[in-house]
Amino acid sequence: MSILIKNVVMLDLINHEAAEKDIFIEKDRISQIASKINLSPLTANTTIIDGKGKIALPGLVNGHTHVAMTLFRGAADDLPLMDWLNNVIWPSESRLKGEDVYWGSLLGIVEMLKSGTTTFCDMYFFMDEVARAVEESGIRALLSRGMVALDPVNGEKGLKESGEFIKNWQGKASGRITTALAPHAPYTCPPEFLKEVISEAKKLGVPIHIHISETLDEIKIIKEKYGTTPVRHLENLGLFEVKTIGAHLVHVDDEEIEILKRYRVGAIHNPQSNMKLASGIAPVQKMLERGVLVGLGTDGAASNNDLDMFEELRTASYLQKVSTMNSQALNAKTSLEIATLLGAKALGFEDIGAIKEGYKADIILVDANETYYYPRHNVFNLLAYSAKGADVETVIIDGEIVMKNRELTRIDEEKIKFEANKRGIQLVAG
Ligand SMILES: CSC[C@H]1O[C@@H](n2cnc3c(O)ncnc32)[C@H](O)[C@@H]1O
Ligand SMILES: [Zn+2]
Repeated sequence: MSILIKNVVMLDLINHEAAEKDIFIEKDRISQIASKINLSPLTANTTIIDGKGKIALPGLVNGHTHVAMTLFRGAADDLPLMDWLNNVIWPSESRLKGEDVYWGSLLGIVEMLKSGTTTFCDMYFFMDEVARAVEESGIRALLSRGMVALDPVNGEKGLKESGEFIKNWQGKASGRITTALAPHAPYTCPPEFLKEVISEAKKLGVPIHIHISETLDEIKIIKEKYGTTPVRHLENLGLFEVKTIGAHLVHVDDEEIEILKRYRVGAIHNPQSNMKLASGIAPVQKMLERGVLVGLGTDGAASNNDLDMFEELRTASYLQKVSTMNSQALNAKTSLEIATLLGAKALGFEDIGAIKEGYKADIILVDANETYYYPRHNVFNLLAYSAKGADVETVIIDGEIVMKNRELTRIDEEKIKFEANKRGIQLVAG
Protein backbone atom coordinates (compact mmCIF):
# COMPACT_ATOMS: atom_id res chain seq x y z
CA MET A 1 0.00 0.00 0.00
CA SER A 2 1.23 3.51 -0.72
CA ILE A 3 0.00 6.98 0.16
CA LEU A 4 0.86 10.32 -1.42
CA ILE A 5 0.15 13.47 0.60
CA LYS A 6 0.18 16.44 -1.76
CA ASN A 7 0.78 20.17 -1.18
CA VAL A 8 0.96 20.01 2.59
CA VAL A 9 2.87 22.43 4.82
CA MET A 10 5.38 20.05 6.40
CA LEU A 11 6.93 20.71 9.76
CA ASP A 12 10.58 19.69 9.67
CA LEU A 13 11.75 19.48 13.27
CA ILE A 14 15.27 18.43 12.29
CA ASN A 15 16.07 21.42 10.05
CA HIS A 16 13.54 23.67 11.78
CA GLU A 17 11.71 24.56 8.58
CA ALA A 18 8.10 24.60 7.48
CA ALA A 19 7.52 24.47 3.70
CA GLU A 20 4.99 23.08 1.22
CA LYS A 21 5.88 19.49 0.26
CA ASP A 22 4.61 16.23 -1.17
CA ILE A 23 5.22 13.19 1.04
CA PHE A 24 5.27 9.67 -0.39
CA ILE A 25 4.71 6.67 1.90
CA GLU A 26 5.41 3.09 0.83
CA LYS A 27 4.38 0.27 3.16
CA ASP A 28 5.24 1.39 6.72
CA ARG A 29 7.88 4.05 5.88
CA ILE A 30 8.30 7.51 4.41
CA SER A 31 10.05 6.90 1.11
CA GLN A 32 10.24 10.36 -0.48
CA ILE A 33 9.77 14.01 0.44
CA ALA A 34 9.98 16.61 -2.34
CA SER A 35 8.42 19.84 -3.60
CA LYS A 36 6.57 17.85 -6.28
CA ILE A 37 6.24 14.08 -6.56
CA ASN A 38 4.85 12.64 -9.80
CA LEU A 39 3.68 9.06 -9.59
CA SER A 40 5.03 6.58 -12.09
CA PRO A 41 2.66 3.95 -13.58
CA LEU A 42 4.19 1.47 -11.11
CA THR A 43 2.96 3.48 -8.14
CA ALA A 44 -0.44 4.25 -9.64
CA ASN A 45 -2.29 2.20 -7.01
CA THR A 46 -1.79 4.90 -4.40
CA THR A 47 -4.16 6.68 -2.03
CA ILE A 48 -3.83 10.41 -2.65
CA ILE A 49 -4.49 12.86 0.18
CA ASP A 50 -4.96 16.53 -0.66
CA GLY A 51 -2.92 18.37 1.96
CA LYS A 52 -3.85 21.91 0.86
CA GLY A 53 -4.57 24.07 3.92
CA LYS A 54 -3.20 21.41 6.25
CA ILE A 55 -0.04 21.07 8.27
CA ALA A 56 1.79 17.74 8.46
CA LEU A 57 3.75 16.94 11.56
CA PRO A 58 5.16 13.78 13.08
CA GLY A 59 2.68 11.89 15.25
CA LEU A 60 2.93 12.94 18.88
CA VAL A 61 4.64 10.64 21.39
CA ASN A 62 2.98 10.31 24.79
CA GLY A 63 5.98 9.21 26.85
CA HIS A 64 4.19 8.16 30.03
CA THR A 65 0.61 7.18 30.69
CA HIS A 66 -1.66 4.56 32.22
CA VAL A 67 -4.14 4.51 29.36
CA ALA A 68 -6.90 2.46 31.00
CA MET A 69 -7.09 5.02 33.83
CA THR A 70 -9.60 6.86 31.63
CA LEU A 71 -12.01 4.67 33.64
CA PHE A 72 -11.25 6.78 36.75
CA ARG A 73 -11.31 10.19 35.06
CA GLY A 74 -13.08 12.69 37.27
CA ALA A 75 -13.61 10.19 40.09
CA ALA A 76 -10.80 11.32 42.41
CA ASP A 77 -9.87 14.93 41.96
CA ASP A 78 -8.23 17.62 44.09
CA LEU A 79 -6.03 15.26 46.13
CA PRO A 80 -2.24 14.96 46.58
CA LEU A 81 -0.51 11.88 45.10
CA MET A 82 -0.18 9.58 48.12
CA ASP A 83 -3.74 10.27 49.32
CA TRP A 84 -5.05 9.88 45.75
CA LEU A 85 -3.26 6.53 45.28
CA ASN A 86 -3.80 4.99 48.73
CA ASN A 87 -7.38 6.05 49.38
CA VAL A 88 -9.07 6.16 45.99
CA ILE A 89 -7.13 4.80 43.02
CA TRP A 90 -5.62 1.62 44.46
CA PRO A 91 -8.91 0.47 46.08
CA SER A 92 -10.73 1.03 42.77
CA GLU A 93 -7.96 -0.70 40.78
CA SER A 94 -8.25 -3.76 43.04
CA ARG A 95 -11.70 -4.33 41.46
CA LEU A 96 -10.41 -4.13 37.87
CA LYS A 97 -11.02 -7.04 35.50
CA GLY A 98 -9.29 -7.63 32.17
CA GLU A 99 -12.33 -6.55 30.14
CA ASP A 100 -12.45 -3.22 32.02
CA VAL A 101 -8.84 -2.54 31.09
CA TYR A 102 -9.57 -3.43 27.46
CA TRP A 103 -12.44 -0.92 27.16
CA GLY A 104 -10.68 1.74 29.26
CA SER A 105 -7.60 1.39 27.03
CA LEU A 106 -9.69 1.73 23.87
CA LEU A 107 -11.33 4.86 25.29
CA GLY A 108 -7.88 6.37 25.93
CA ILE A 109 -6.61 5.29 22.51
CA VAL A 110 -9.58 6.95 20.78
CA GLU A 111 -8.79 10.16 22.67
CA MET A 112 -5.09 9.95 21.81
CA LEU A 113 -5.63 9.21 18.12
CA LYS A 114 -8.16 12.03 17.82
CA SER A 115 -5.68 14.49 19.32
CA GLY A 116 -2.67 13.39 17.26
CA THR A 117 -0.81 10.88 19.43
CA THR A 118 0.55 7.98 17.40
CA THR A 119 2.79 6.35 20.04
CA PHE A 120 2.33 5.95 23.77
CA CYS A 121 4.35 4.42 26.58
CA ASP A 122 2.19 2.64 29.16
CA MET A 123 2.51 0.96 32.53
CA TYR A 124 -0.51 -0.84 33.99
CA PHE A 125 -2.20 -4.13 34.89
CA PHE A 126 -3.87 -6.71 32.57
CA MET A 127 -1.45 -5.71 29.84
CA ASP A 128 -2.64 -8.43 27.45
CA GLU A 129 -5.84 -6.39 27.24
CA VAL A 130 -3.98 -3.15 26.60
CA ALA A 131 -1.96 -4.92 23.90
CA ARG A 132 -5.18 -6.26 22.33
CA ALA A 133 -6.56 -2.70 22.21
CA VAL A 134 -3.31 -1.46 20.63
CA GLU A 135 -3.31 -4.23 18.05
CA GLU A 136 -6.92 -3.55 17.04
CA SER A 137 -6.74 0.26 16.96
CA GLY A 138 -3.59 0.63 14.85
CA ILE A 139 -1.68 2.82 17.35
CA ARG A 140 2.00 2.21 18.30
CA ALA A 141 2.91 1.50 21.95
CA LEU A 142 5.68 0.59 24.36
CA LEU A 143 3.89 -1.51 26.97
CA SER A 144 4.81 -2.77 30.41
CA ARG A 145 3.07 -4.62 33.23
CA GLY A 146 3.47 -2.38 36.30
CA MET A 147 4.94 -4.09 39.36
CA VAL A 148 4.28 -3.08 42.96
CA ALA A 149 6.46 -5.18 45.29
CA LEU A 150 5.39 -3.95 48.73
CA ASP A 151 4.90 -7.61 49.55
CA PRO A 152 7.29 -10.12 47.97
CA VAL A 153 4.55 -12.43 46.67
CA ASN A 154 3.09 -9.57 44.64
CA GLY A 155 6.55 -8.66 43.34
CA GLU A 156 7.29 -12.20 42.13
CA LYS A 157 3.83 -12.48 40.53
CA GLY A 158 4.45 -9.19 38.71
CA LEU A 159 7.84 -10.29 37.47
CA LYS A 160 6.52 -13.63 36.22
CA GLU A 161 3.59 -12.00 34.41
CA SER A 162 5.91 -9.35 32.95
CA GLY A 163 8.18 -12.04 31.51
CA GLU A 164 5.20 -13.81 29.93
CA PHE A 165 3.85 -10.54 28.58
CA ILE A 166 7.19 -9.66 26.97
CA LYS A 167 7.52 -13.12 25.44
CA ASN A 168 3.99 -12.98 23.99
CA TRP A 169 3.88 -9.41 22.72
CA GLN A 170 7.37 -8.08 21.89
CA GLY A 171 7.33 -7.03 18.20
CA LYS A 172 3.67 -7.99 17.69
CA ALA A 173 1.08 -6.01 15.69
CA SER A 174 3.56 -5.77 12.77
CA GLY A 175 6.17 -4.36 15.17
CA ARG A 176 3.91 -1.63 16.58
CA ILE A 177 4.10 -3.18 20.05
CA THR A 178 7.35 -3.19 22.00
CA THR A 179 7.71 -3.99 25.68
CA ALA A 180 9.49 -3.04 28.90
CA LEU A 181 9.75 -4.04 32.56
CA ALA A 182 8.03 -1.60 34.92
CA PRO A 183 8.80 -1.55 38.63
CA HIS A 184 6.31 1.08 39.80
CA ALA A 185 8.63 3.32 41.88
CA PRO A 186 11.52 3.19 44.36
CA TYR A 187 9.02 3.59 47.25
CA THR A 188 6.95 0.56 46.19
CA CYS A 189 9.84 -1.68 45.04
CA PRO A 190 12.55 -2.64 47.56
CA PRO A 191 16.23 -2.84 46.47
CA GLU A 192 16.37 -6.65 46.31
CA PHE A 193 13.38 -6.67 43.98
CA LEU A 194 14.83 -3.90 41.81
CA LYS A 195 18.05 -5.93 41.47
CA GLU A 196 16.01 -8.87 40.16
CA VAL A 197 14.27 -6.54 37.69
CA ILE A 198 17.61 -5.18 36.47
CA SER A 199 18.97 -8.65 35.86
CA GLU A 200 15.75 -9.73 34.05
CA ALA A 201 15.83 -6.59 31.88
CA LYS A 202 19.42 -7.34 30.88
CA LYS A 203 18.51 -10.93 30.09
CA LEU A 204 15.43 -9.99 28.04
CA GLY A 205 17.02 -6.94 26.38
CA VAL A 206 14.14 -4.61 27.30
CA PRO A 207 14.12 -1.14 28.89
CA ILE A 208 12.89 -0.28 32.39
CA HIS A 209 9.97 2.13 32.85
CA ILE A 210 9.62 3.57 36.38
CA HIS A 211 8.23 6.57 38.30
CA ILE A 212 11.09 8.53 39.92
CA SER A 213 11.26 11.53 42.27
CA GLU A 214 7.68 12.62 41.76
CA THR A 215 6.88 14.19 45.14
CA LEU A 216 8.62 15.51 48.25
CA ASP A 217 6.94 12.67 50.17
CA GLU A 218 8.84 10.21 47.97
CA ILE A 219 12.15 12.01 48.57
CA LYS A 220 11.52 11.84 52.33
CA ILE A 221 10.60 8.13 52.27
CA ILE A 222 13.67 7.17 50.22
CA LYS A 223 16.02 9.33 52.30
CA GLU A 224 14.70 7.80 55.52
CA LYS A 225 14.97 4.24 54.19
CA TYR A 226 18.18 4.36 52.16
CA GLY A 227 19.93 7.57 53.25
CA THR A 228 19.96 9.10 49.78
CA THR A 229 17.75 10.49 47.01
CA PRO A 230 15.77 8.33 44.54
CA VAL A 231 18.04 9.00 41.52
CA ARG A 232 21.24 8.24 43.50
CA HIS A 233 19.56 5.20 45.06
CA LEU A 234 18.68 3.80 41.62
CA GLU A 235 22.15 4.61 40.29
CA ASN A 236 23.71 2.76 43.25
CA LEU A 237 21.58 -0.27 42.44
CA GLY A 238 22.80 -0.24 38.82
CA LEU A 239 19.33 0.40 37.40
CA PHE A 240 20.51 2.97 34.87
CA GLU A 241 22.86 0.43 33.26
CA VAL A 242 19.64 -0.68 31.58
CA LYS A 243 17.95 1.81 29.24
CA THR A 244 15.59 3.62 31.64
CA ILE A 245 12.43 5.61 31.03
CA GLY A 246 11.90 7.68 34.18
CA ALA A 247 8.52 9.34 34.66
CA HIS A 248 8.33 12.70 36.47
CA LEU A 249 11.83 13.49 37.89
CA VAL A 250 10.34 16.58 39.50
CA HIS A 251 12.63 16.87 42.54
CA VAL A 252 16.16 16.47 41.18
CA ASP A 253 19.32 18.44 42.01
CA ASP A 254 22.15 19.41 39.64
CA GLU A 255 24.21 16.31 40.38
CA GLU A 256 21.21 14.08 39.70
CA ILE A 257 20.60 15.87 36.40
CA GLU A 258 24.20 14.99 35.51
CA ILE A 259 23.53 11.32 36.37
CA LEU A 260 20.42 11.31 34.15
CA LYS A 261 22.42 12.76 31.29
CA ARG A 262 25.36 10.37 31.74
CA TYR A 263 23.15 7.29 31.56
CA ARG A 264 20.90 8.69 28.80
CA VAL A 265 17.84 8.20 31.00
CA GLY A 266 14.65 9.24 29.20
CA ALA A 267 13.16 11.83 31.56
CA ILE A 268 9.44 12.05 30.89
CA HIS A 269 7.90 15.33 32.01
CA ASN A 270 4.18 15.21 32.95
CA PRO A 271 3.36 18.84 33.72
CA GLN A 272 -0.43 18.68 34.00
CA SER A 273 -0.36 15.69 36.36
CA ASN A 274 2.39 17.32 38.42
CA MET A 275 0.36 20.51 38.65
CA LYS A 276 -2.94 18.80 39.45
CA LEU A 277 -1.51 16.53 42.17
CA ALA A 278 0.52 19.52 43.43
CA SER A 279 3.72 17.46 43.09
CA GLY A 280 5.97 20.31 41.96
CA ILE A 281 7.69 21.66 38.85
CA ALA A 282 10.39 19.61 37.12
CA PRO A 283 13.50 21.60 36.10
CA VAL A 284 12.94 20.78 32.43
CA GLN A 285 14.67 23.81 30.95
CA LYS A 286 17.76 23.04 33.00
CA MET A 287 17.63 19.35 32.04
CA LEU A 288 17.46 20.29 28.36
CA GLU A 289 20.35 22.76 28.70
CA ARG A 290 22.45 20.01 30.34
CA GLY A 291 21.63 17.51 27.54
CA VAL A 292 19.14 15.20 29.27
CA LEU A 293 16.84 13.24 26.92
CA VAL A 294 13.53 14.85 27.84
CA GLY A 295 10.17 13.48 26.68
CA LEU A 296 6.62 14.52 27.43
CA GLY A 297 3.67 12.56 28.82
CA THR A 298 0.17 13.06 30.11
CA ASP A 299 0.32 10.46 32.90
CA GLY A 300 -3.09 8.80 33.39
CA ALA A 301 -6.38 10.56 32.65
CA ALA A 302 -7.29 10.42 36.36
CA SER A 303 -4.53 12.90 37.22
CA ASN A 304 -4.58 15.21 34.19
CA ASN A 305 -7.59 14.85 33.22
CA ASP A 306 -7.16 14.27 29.49
CA LEU A 307 -4.67 12.72 27.08
CA ASP A 308 -4.27 15.68 24.72
CA MET A 309 -0.57 16.15 23.94
CA PHE A 310 -1.07 19.54 22.25
CA GLU A 311 -2.45 20.83 25.54
CA GLU A 312 0.37 19.12 27.42
CA LEU A 313 3.16 20.64 25.34
CA ARG A 314 1.73 24.11 25.72
CA THR A 315 1.39 23.64 29.47
CA ALA A 316 4.99 22.39 29.63
CA SER A 317 6.21 25.47 27.83
CA TYR A 318 4.23 27.99 29.88
CA LEU A 319 5.13 26.27 33.15
CA GLN A 320 8.86 26.50 32.43
CA LYS A 321 8.55 30.14 31.41
CA VAL A 322 6.75 31.16 34.57
CA SER A 323 8.84 29.03 36.94
CA THR A 324 12.15 30.30 35.54
CA MET A 325 10.77 33.82 34.91
CA ASN A 326 12.28 33.47 31.44
CA SER A 327 9.99 33.85 28.42
CA GLN A 328 12.50 31.97 26.24
CA ALA A 329 12.39 28.82 28.35
CA LEU A 330 11.00 25.74 26.55
CA ASN A 331 10.27 27.69 23.38
CA ALA A 332 7.82 26.64 20.67
CA LYS A 333 10.24 24.44 18.71
CA THR A 334 11.62 22.70 21.78
CA SER A 335 8.18 22.01 23.21
CA LEU A 336 7.19 20.42 19.88
CA GLU A 337 10.46 18.44 19.95
CA ILE A 338 9.88 16.93 23.40
CA ALA A 339 6.45 15.81 22.14
CA THR A 340 7.93 14.22 18.99
CA LEU A 341 11.56 13.56 18.06
CA LEU A 342 13.22 14.04 21.45
CA GLY A 343 10.35 12.25 23.18
CA ALA A 344 10.81 9.30 20.81
CA LYS A 345 14.55 9.19 21.58
CA ALA A 346 13.79 9.34 25.31
CA LEU A 347 11.83 6.10 24.84
CA GLY A 348 14.64 4.57 22.77
CA PHE A 349 12.99 4.85 19.32
CA GLU A 350 15.38 5.87 16.55
CA ASP A 351 13.01 5.88 13.55
CA ILE A 352 9.91 7.71 14.72
CA GLY A 353 9.23 11.31 15.79
CA ALA A 354 10.15 13.10 12.56
CA ILE A 355 8.92 13.33 8.98
CA LYS A 356 12.08 12.09 7.33
CA GLU A 357 12.85 9.69 4.50
CA GLY A 358 13.40 6.20 5.93
CA TYR A 359 11.51 6.95 9.14
CA LYS A 360 8.30 5.12 10.08
CA ALA A 361 5.26 6.72 8.46
CA ASP A 362 3.63 8.08 11.64
CA ILE A 363 2.20 11.39 10.43
CA ILE A 364 -0.69 13.61 11.46
CA LEU A 365 -2.43 16.25 9.39
CA VAL A 366 -3.77 19.26 11.22
CA ASP A 367 -6.60 21.22 9.62
CA ALA A 368 -5.31 24.75 10.07
CA ASN A 369 -8.43 26.62 9.10
CA GLU A 370 -9.74 27.83 12.47
CA THR A 371 -9.38 31.52 13.27
CA TYR A 372 -6.51 30.90 15.67
CA TYR A 373 -4.26 29.74 12.78
CA TYR A 374 -4.35 33.24 11.26
CA PRO A 375 -2.34 35.25 10.44
CA ARG A 376 0.36 32.74 9.44
CA HIS A 377 3.37 34.48 10.95
CA ASN A 378 5.11 31.34 12.16
CA VAL A 379 3.81 27.78 11.86
CA PHE A 380 5.91 26.47 14.78
CA ASN A 381 4.45 29.10 17.12
CA LEU A 382 0.92 28.40 15.87
CA LEU A 383 1.25 24.67 16.51
CA ALA A 384 2.86 25.04 19.92
CA TYR A 385 0.74 27.84 21.29
CA SER A 386 -2.59 27.88 19.38
CA ALA A 387 -3.31 24.40 18.00
CA LYS A 388 -5.85 22.09 19.63
CA GLY A 389 -5.96 18.31 19.53
CA ALA A 390 -9.41 18.55 17.95
CA ASP A 391 -7.85 20.11 14.83
CA VAL A 392 -6.14 16.82 13.93
CA GLU A 393 -7.95 15.62 10.84
CA THR A 394 -5.96 12.64 9.54
CA VAL A 395 -3.72 10.17 11.37
CA ILE A 396 -1.34 7.76 9.62
CA ILE A 397 0.52 5.13 11.65
CA ASP A 398 2.94 2.58 10.23
CA GLY A 399 1.81 3.65 6.75
CA GLU A 400 -1.89 3.04 7.42
CA ILE A 401 -4.64 5.66 7.64
CA VAL A 402 -6.22 5.06 11.06
CA MET A 403 -8.23 8.30 11.10
CA LYS A 404 -9.63 10.17 8.10
CA ASN A 405 -11.75 13.34 8.37
CA ARG A 406 -11.86 12.67 12.15
CA GLU A 407 -13.44 9.22 11.63
CA LEU A 408 -11.48 6.29 13.06
CA THR A 409 -11.10 3.58 10.43
CA ARG A 410 -10.49 0.53 12.65
CA ILE A 411 -12.51 0.94 15.85
CA ASP A 412 -16.05 1.92 16.83
CA GLU A 413 -15.90 5.10 18.92
CA GLU A 414 -19.57 5.07 20.03
CA LYS A 415 -19.45 1.47 21.28
CA ILE A 416 -16.19 2.18 23.14
CA LYS A 417 -17.68 5.23 24.91
CA PHE A 418 -20.75 3.21 25.92
CA GLU A 419 -18.76 0.24 27.32
CA ALA A 420 -16.12 2.33 29.09
CA ASN A 421 -18.73 4.57 30.72
CA LYS A 422 -20.68 1.58 32.05
CA ARG A 423 -17.56 -0.11 33.45
CA GLY A 424 -15.99 3.06 34.88
CA ILE A 425 -19.13 3.91 36.83
CA GLN A 426 -19.45 0.35 38.23
CA LEU A 427 -15.79 0.25 39.29
CA VAL A 428 -15.84 3.51 41.20
CA ALA A 429 -19.21 2.78 42.84
CA GLY A 430 -17.56 -0.37 44.26
C1 LIG B 1 1.61 -0.65 38.81
S1 LIG B 1 0.75 -0.09 37.43
C2 LIG B 1 0.86 1.65 37.54
C3 LIG B 1 0.32 2.18 38.83
O1 LIG B 1 0.69 3.53 38.90
C4 LIG B 1 -0.37 4.26 39.43
N1 LIG B 1 -0.19 5.67 39.10
C5 LIG B 1 -0.88 6.42 38.25
N2 LIG B 1 -0.38 7.67 38.21
C6 LIG B 1 0.66 7.66 39.05
C7 LIG B 1 1.57 8.64 39.46
O2 LIG B 1 1.53 9.88 39.00
N3 LIG B 1 2.52 8.31 40.35
C8 LIG B 1 2.59 7.08 40.86
N4 LIG B 1 1.72 6.10 40.53
C9 LIG B 1 0.78 6.40 39.64
C10 LIG B 1 -1.58 3.62 38.83
O3 LIG B 1 -2.74 3.95 39.52
C11 LIG B 1 -1.20 2.16 38.93
O4 LIG B 1 -1.56 1.64 40.18
ZN1 LIG C 1 2.38 7.52 36.12
